[in-house]
Parts: sequence; structure tokens; C-alpha cells
Amino acid sequence: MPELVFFSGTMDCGKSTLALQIAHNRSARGLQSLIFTRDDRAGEGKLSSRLGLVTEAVEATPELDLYVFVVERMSRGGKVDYIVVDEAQFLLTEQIDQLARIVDDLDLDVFAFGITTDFRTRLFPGSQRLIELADRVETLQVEAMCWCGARATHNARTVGGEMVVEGEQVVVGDVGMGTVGYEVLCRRHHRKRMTSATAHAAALSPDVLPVTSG
Ligand SMILES: Nc1ncnc2c1ncn2[C@@H]1O[C@H](COP(=O)(O)OP(=O)(O)O)[C@@H](O)[C@H]1O
Ligand SMILES: Cc1cn([C@H]2C[C@H](O)[C@@H](COP(=O)(O)O)O2)c(=O)[nH]c1=O
Repeated sequence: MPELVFFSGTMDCGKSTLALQIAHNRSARGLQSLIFTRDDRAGEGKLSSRLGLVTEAVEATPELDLYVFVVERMSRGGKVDYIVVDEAQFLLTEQIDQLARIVDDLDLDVFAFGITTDFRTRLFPGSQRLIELADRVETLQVEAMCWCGARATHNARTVGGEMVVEGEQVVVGDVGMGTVGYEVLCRRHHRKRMTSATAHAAALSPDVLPVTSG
């Protein structure tokens, strides 16, 4: 039975790598993927992993009807055995509905990959719709870690090194890079707005040095 599967997690937990692995393993068995992505850091029409692998993909712009795109490709004789979608959090809710229709009406598996929540800990609309519609939601097995060693469950945004909790929901970027950067944290440290830089600064502060007697 074909499925809509949502592989979700924080940034930097290996989602794009798994997407590429699924496509690689299936293509080794002669199965043809159709890969969609949206706003990958590597540029338009790319699916890229931090391990250095990158592949061509169809850019799922807001105007693109994914169901119609797949039907047209198949009716022109194109082989499509399954669908991979990366950065699925950026898709419109209607596009997630189109993915569900691809599974139900075209009998194709759809593997969608994306972060669940934004830097304010709020669901992205695309991820919310995936949680509502997916046959399965899978958490990735390789855990991203907070600086404290706990499992990272949330994404923090930093601007000029400072953690922020206000701003545009979508700002394409990477962990630990650029003026606007991201860091994965556990919930406790996301709540306390404590990034690795803040924690490091606090550890160096004389206020927290052990008090010696005498
Ligand atoms: N130099 C490296 N050596 C080994 N693994 C790495 C290296 N750089 C990144 N990774 C792995 O790649 C993961 C990020 O993969 P990626 O697919 O880009 O993540 P996501 O799509 O979830 O943001 C990291 O969590 C880490 O496991
Ligand atoms: C938390 C958060 C992230 N983003 C952006 C930053 C990256 O471009 C992608 C996530 O990519 P990854 O492959 O999962 O690392 O999402 C954003 O726009 N808004 C946010 O709140």
C-alpha cells in the first residue's frame, strides 16, 4: 500500500542525507524518483546534504501543482515510481494535500522530509498539514545534539550571534553560519534562550566561578 511518510526533525539531523539514500537505493533497483524541493541552501532545483552530496530536483514554487506536475510527466511517458520531497516545511498546505492525492490516486509512495517547527517553536504550515495527513511520521534516528549533550528538539535562530524569537518565519540559512544563523537546542535551553555562545560566556563569567573560603 503506497504511503505518505513525513520524516521530521530539527535542522542538521540528516534528513536530506536520508532522502538521497532512499533515492540512491531505489534507483539501484531500477526505480525512478521524482524529487521536489523548495529553497534549498545550495540553490534553486537542488537537494543537498551537508555530507557533500547534491542532486537535481524540481523546485516546488508556490504556483506549482504537484499532482498536476506528476500526472503530466507520466502522461508524456515519463517514468515515476515514487516521490521525494525535501524542505517540505516550506510547501503550501494545498501542496501537501496534492502529495496525499498522489499517494491515493496515483498509487505512488511519497517520502517528505522537513523540520517540524520554526525558530519560535511554532509548526510550519507545511509540516502541520503533513502531521495531519501522513500515514506515518518518522523521527530520524541520528539525534542532533544540544550543546549540553541532550537531544536537540528545537531550532534557534541567531542574528549577529544573539538568539531571537521574533522575525519572518522563513529565512534560508545554515547552522552556525552567516549573520542570520541557526543552532539546534534542547527545549530547556531553547526556553532559556541559551545558545552555546551564551553558555560559554556564562561559564567564563567571574559571577559563576566557585567561591573559595578565606
Ligand atoms: N564532516 C562530517 N562528518 C560526518 N558526518 C557529518 C559531517 N558533516 C555533517 N555530517 C552529518 O550530516 C548531518 C546533517 O545532514 P543533512 O542531511 O544536511 O541534515 P538536514 O537535512 O537534516 O539538515 C549531521 O547531523 C551529521 O550527522
Ligand atoms: C528554524 C528555521 C529554519 N529555516 C530554514 C533554514 C534552512 O534553510 C531550512 C532548514 O534546512 P535543513 O536542511 O533542515 O537544515 O529552514 C527557516 O526558514 N525558518 C526557521 O524558523
